[in-house]
Amino acid sequence: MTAPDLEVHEQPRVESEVGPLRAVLLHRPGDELKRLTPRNNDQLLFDSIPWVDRAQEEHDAFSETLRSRDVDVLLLVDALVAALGDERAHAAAADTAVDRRRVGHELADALSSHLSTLTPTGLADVLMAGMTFEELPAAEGASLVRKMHHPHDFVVDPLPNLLFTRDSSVWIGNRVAIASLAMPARNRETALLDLIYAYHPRFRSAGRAYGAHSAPVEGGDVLLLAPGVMAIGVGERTSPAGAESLARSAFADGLAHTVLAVPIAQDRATMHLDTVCTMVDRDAVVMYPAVRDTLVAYPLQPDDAKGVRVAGPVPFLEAAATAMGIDRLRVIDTGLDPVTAEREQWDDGNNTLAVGPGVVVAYERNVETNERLEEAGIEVLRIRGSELGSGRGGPRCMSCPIVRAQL
Ligand SMILES: NC(=[NH2+])NCCC[C@H](N)C(=O)O
Repeated sequence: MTAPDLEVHEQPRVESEVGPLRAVLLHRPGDELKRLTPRNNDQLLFDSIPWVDRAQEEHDAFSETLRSRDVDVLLLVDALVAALGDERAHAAAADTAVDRRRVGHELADALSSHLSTLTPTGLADVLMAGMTFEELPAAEGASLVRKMHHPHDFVVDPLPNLLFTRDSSVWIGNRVAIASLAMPARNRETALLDLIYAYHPRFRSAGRAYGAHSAPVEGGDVLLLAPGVMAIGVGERTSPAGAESLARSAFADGLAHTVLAVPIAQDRATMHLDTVCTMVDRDAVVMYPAVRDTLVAYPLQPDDAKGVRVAGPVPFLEAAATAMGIDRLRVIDTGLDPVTAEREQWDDGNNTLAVGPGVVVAYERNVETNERLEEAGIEVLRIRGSELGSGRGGPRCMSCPIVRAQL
């Protein structure tokens, strides 16, 4: 099966934010969203309780918009089920779901043997949507742990933030970096991505970037400004150590010549760099006006002794233009009053996904930002996102580009 699969798909490669998008990994939200309650939504990083059917409709429309632009949409659930068809992946996946500290040894063994009997689809369901004590088959482990837990407590936590495929892995050139996610609620996502990239026939020959580093780096902070030039946001989710490790490994693999480490406020509203700035054209970004003049960068470059040279801080826009070899990085001036700008930034108005130079997918609700983008000559493909947005993520967060054509 391997050979035909490799033949029909373009080899993964992403060198920019705006090269024509050919293939993308998305996650259609499923039962994991049904686990959200007013008691756990904060911990699970959602701001409200989404209406699941509507979120799925919105997501289907998002996929359709991309397909209508000739983008090959790979759904995470299909990729995961395919990977779990390999028995080594199945065993490893079951292992990642069992938290011995939480359930103790007796129940852990019982849970492991239960998971080992599941079909790839059944196991994928548990890995994504989690499992409660009530759902654990009655015969499995009659332990104190089972008796004392509430039936609705989780034996395996759900992963509602799988929706945001941007964060858990990122393609840099022809290599994939598995992120190291900062928030406990998202930790286990990387294990699933790791298995997909190791066992899915489409990715088997893909090299890894970042390797086994563990300092926090999330894909929402990584912007491929131009071939060889990366910006990495450093704030709530990516640490200085994470940015430095990723830069070192990108230099070692020849994937970048300059990395800009960009400090961002450690707030929920600006959890990733892509919440305040995304690229909409070869030389243009849409940016939250409040940070436009204050954003700085520490430019990193490899030095001769295999180390990293650190410069700056310098204004971000200047550093970016210099590294990209252009006169100026255009900022599409949303020119909004501060209150509208703040509202639309919160609703991911700056979080656009480019399907090609000058063509972006954006939430329709950010009426004013979208108008300004159009006035600046950008084509805006609007999607609904009232439910999808309840997890605080827009089109860029919900997509992990796998193939972009060269600019
Ligand atoms: N690239 C992004 N901006 N992702 C948004 C992720 C949102 C998600 N609820 C989280 O808090 O992790």
